[in-house]
Amino acid sequence: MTSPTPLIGVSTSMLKIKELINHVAQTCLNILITGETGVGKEVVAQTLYAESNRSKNNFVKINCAVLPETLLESELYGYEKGAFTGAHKKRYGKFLTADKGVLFLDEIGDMPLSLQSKMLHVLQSGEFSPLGSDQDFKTDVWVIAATNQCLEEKIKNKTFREDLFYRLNIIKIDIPPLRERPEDIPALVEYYFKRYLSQHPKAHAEKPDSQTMARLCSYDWPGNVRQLQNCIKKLMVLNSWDKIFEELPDEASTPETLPSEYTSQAKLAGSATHSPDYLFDSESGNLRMRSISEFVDLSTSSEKLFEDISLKKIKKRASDRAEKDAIVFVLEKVGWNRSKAAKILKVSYKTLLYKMSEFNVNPPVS
Ligand SMILES: Nc1ncnc2c1ncn2[C@@H]1O[C@H](COP(=O)(O)OP(=O)(O)OP(=O)(O)O)[C@@H](O)[C@H]1O
Repeated sequence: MTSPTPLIGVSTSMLKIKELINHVAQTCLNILITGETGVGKEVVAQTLYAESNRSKNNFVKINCAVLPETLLESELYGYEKGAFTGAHKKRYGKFLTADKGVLFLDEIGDMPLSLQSKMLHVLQSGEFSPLGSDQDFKTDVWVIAATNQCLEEKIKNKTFREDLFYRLNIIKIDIPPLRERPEDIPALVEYYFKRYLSQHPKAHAEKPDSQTMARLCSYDWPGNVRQLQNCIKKLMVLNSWDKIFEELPDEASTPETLPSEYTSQAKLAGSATHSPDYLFDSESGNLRMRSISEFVDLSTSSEKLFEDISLKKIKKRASDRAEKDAIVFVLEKVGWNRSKAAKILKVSYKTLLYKMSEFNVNPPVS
């Protein structure tokens, strides 16, 4: 069995979701997860299950959008032998296989009205009868439902029952689209880059540099995390970030909209990104996360990430980086004259030599 995908995310909204998961996982109150396609509704459902005391029992998923009405009903509740043409033997439904575990009702907004009243009855009483049976079965399932549709709108149009909505929606978890939490992008990229690289050890894919990351962070991601994940998968074959950007649909921006530090490379490569101002506002989480990601492995999920973050370590790495950059900058300005550089940097000649060797700074070979 493959291990479940960890819920990656360091944005404020994802941290709030993780906290909520922590609070509700033990309560088994019905949960409705909403959000656009690919935002991670199933990952959130799996995380709830993993953190609950039902994790030893089954996690059973059913997609209400893909099955025709009669099939969906028999999948949910099971049937007796002879219940309908083709029912050659008795079959248990998902409500029984998920007993004491979790039943994940994906795309609940697509459940036909005719099945909604039966669903409401089971949720209220915990009882149901399979098709063709007059026997009632008791079941104890934790129902987690998900949808990318606006159920309130469907209630107005009379295509979704209001009473069922309130039954399912005891706790609501709304996952924002990726474009509203670009701070999560570096962490997701790190995680999937490592994961796919380990599956394609011969790939020559390069980790994104800061310009590439800026472009990734400023793209809209209409397909959300799934689209980002697929890009990284593709990178393992194409081995070129430029090709990935070229293939991104809806190129929204021009390199001119990127901050000057990024424009030269973006101009060369041609940009597939747009960059709303807030992304590069020094107050923004995005910029902050990008700079933290230089010193901390953000691909580790939640608890592990917090264990790994140490101010002392970050301070040392950041100050080493800054010192090295300053030394190289000054040395280049003074034509690699070390006594002049030591004077400008206000350190002794010996200290400068020591630092140059520590940071492996060497004059260019002419
Ligand atoms: N926060 C996250 N951390 C790690 N992986 C994620 C995260 N969010 C989404 N993914 C990955 O993105 C892909 C899509 O996620 P998921 O299937 O959970 O989305 P969804 O919202 O249920 O989509 P849909 O509405 O289309 O069913 C999955 O492969 C999932 O592993």
